[in-house]
Formats: sequence, C-alpha cells, structure tokens
Amino acid sequence: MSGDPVVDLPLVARGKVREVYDAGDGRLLLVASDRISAYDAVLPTPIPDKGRVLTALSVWWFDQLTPVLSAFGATHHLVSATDVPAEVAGRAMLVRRLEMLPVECVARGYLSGSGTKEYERTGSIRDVPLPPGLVEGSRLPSPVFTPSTKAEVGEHDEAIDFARVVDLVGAARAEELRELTLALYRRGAEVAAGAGILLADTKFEFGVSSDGGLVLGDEVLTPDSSRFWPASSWAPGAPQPSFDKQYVRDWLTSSGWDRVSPPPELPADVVAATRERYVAAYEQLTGTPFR
Ligand SMILES: N#Cc1c(N)ncnc1-c1cnn(Cc2cccc(F)c2)c1
Repeated sequence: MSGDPVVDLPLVARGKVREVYDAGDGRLLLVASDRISAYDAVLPTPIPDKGRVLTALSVWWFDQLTPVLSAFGATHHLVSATDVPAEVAGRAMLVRRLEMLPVECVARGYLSGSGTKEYERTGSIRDVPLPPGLVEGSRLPSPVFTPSTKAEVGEHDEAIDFARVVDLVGAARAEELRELTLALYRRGAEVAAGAGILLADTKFEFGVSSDGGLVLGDEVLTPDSSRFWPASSWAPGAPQPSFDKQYVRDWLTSSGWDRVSPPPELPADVVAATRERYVAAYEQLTGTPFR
C-alpha cells in the first residue's frame, strides 16, 4: 500500500500522504493517498476514501475561490480532476507545472499550537502585536499572515517574518502573497462558518505562471492543509478538537503509544468514524453528497 508508485510516471515529490508525478507537457499529477498522519507519524492503517474526499474538496474550493483569485489577477493550477489515470481516479489532480515560490503562505484566524506559544512569549504573532488576554483557541481580532519556509520532507517548516519573505520573493510579490493569502482565508472561513466549521488556520502554496502571474497551487482548504474545528464545540482556553483527526488522536493517546516507536494499527471502529468525519466535512462544506 504505502511507498509503491501508483502510476507509471516519473515521481517528482513524495509527502507523508501525497505524491507528485511528472505528467509531461508542462503538467504534474498530484495524487492523494488514503494515508493519514498524526503526531508527525504516518499511520499504518489507511482511511478508505480519504484521498478521494480531500481531492474532491480541493476541486470544489478551487471553484469557490476563483472570484477572489480573479480580483487579484491570479489563477489556480488545476487543469483536470477527471483526465487522470484510472488507478487514481477521484484522488488525483492534473495541474499546471509552476515555478513554486519558496514560501508556505499560512493564514491564522485563531490562536493555536505554535502560534499560542509565540504569543505567550512575545505578545504577538510574527510582527503583528495582539491584545492581552488571548488563550489557546481564541479568535484573533483579524486574520494574521504567518509565513514559513518549506522544509525538507520529514522536517518541520521554519517560521519566517515578512522581511524574510521580501528577501525571498521581493517586496511587491511579498505584499501580494500576504494580501491574497488573507483574502483567500477570509473567503474560506466565511464559507466554512456557514457550514458550522471554524477554519482556525490554513496553508496555501503559490507558483508563478509563464506570464508572471500568481497561481494558487497544491491542495487547498483541506483538513490536511488546515485546522478545521467543529463550531459547536469551540471553547477557548484549551486545545480544540480536530474536526477530522480527534478520534485518531484520542485512540492513539489511549493506546499508550509512545509517539517514538512505529505507530500501531487503528481499530476498525476508529477507521470508520474517521472516514465518516472526512465525508461529513465534504458534505457540510459543499452541501452535496459524497459519492
Ligand atoms: N502543487 C503543485 C506544484 C505545481 N503546480 N508545480 C510545480 N510543483 C508543484 C509541487 C511540487 N511539490 N509540491 C508540494 C508537494 C509535495 C509532496 C507531495 C505533493 F503532492 C505536493 C508542489
């Protein structure tokens, strides 16, 4: 299951749960697996249909975000989600090959994880001062752009400030990345809130097309590239339950796994419940049945 190339194309990149293949003619094939990661480990048990659900969600979001992209004179990289090899039907996207910018464009609407630690140390996130009294899970007064550099596979991304983004891509492009990232986050958060889901944060990746325009790449606004929290259980002051991975996290914690040795297989009920959460995220966000 894991590790073997699934299509007869040259492998370009391999992440924890996804692969990129060279499809030729200036195209790439992004393939989403059914693998799931938790606590920085890829688990041995696949979640059936996870790859198909997250691919369908990205495809839906590319359409939803097109008006925001157009307002910035930008586009997205999706060419087709149907013109793909049969062995990865439904869980692959044929995309334009881009010159990817070396910046992970993260937008945060809520305080969580490393953001909370930074706030507790400095009273701010990167170069954005925040009001006192915020806690884990607090909604930020305004969404914040918190870029990082892309780490090697298996490493953690490195937080960078806006000045470093300017060094990497130039002042005008850096400003464009920040404003477009925040505009895309705001639209995503608005749509998600209407579906009872809080978009705590998300990561976008951008490339540049041959005519120099910005292009939204990678996957977009999936539970793998974002923190989705159920709005109904939002309670600032403690880590918020993950919309999709909480069953897995809770079971791993109860199993006694030490987070260092190879992770254990998931029981069937946790697999089924987790699959249902991915399907629920898709159906709640899009308002359409997952097939
Ligand atoms: N998207 C996109 C893209 C593009 N449109 N043009 C050129 N390169 C990329 C590209 C290359 N790597 N990644 C990240 C990545 C790593 C591992 C697995 C994955 F599925 C994805 C993105």
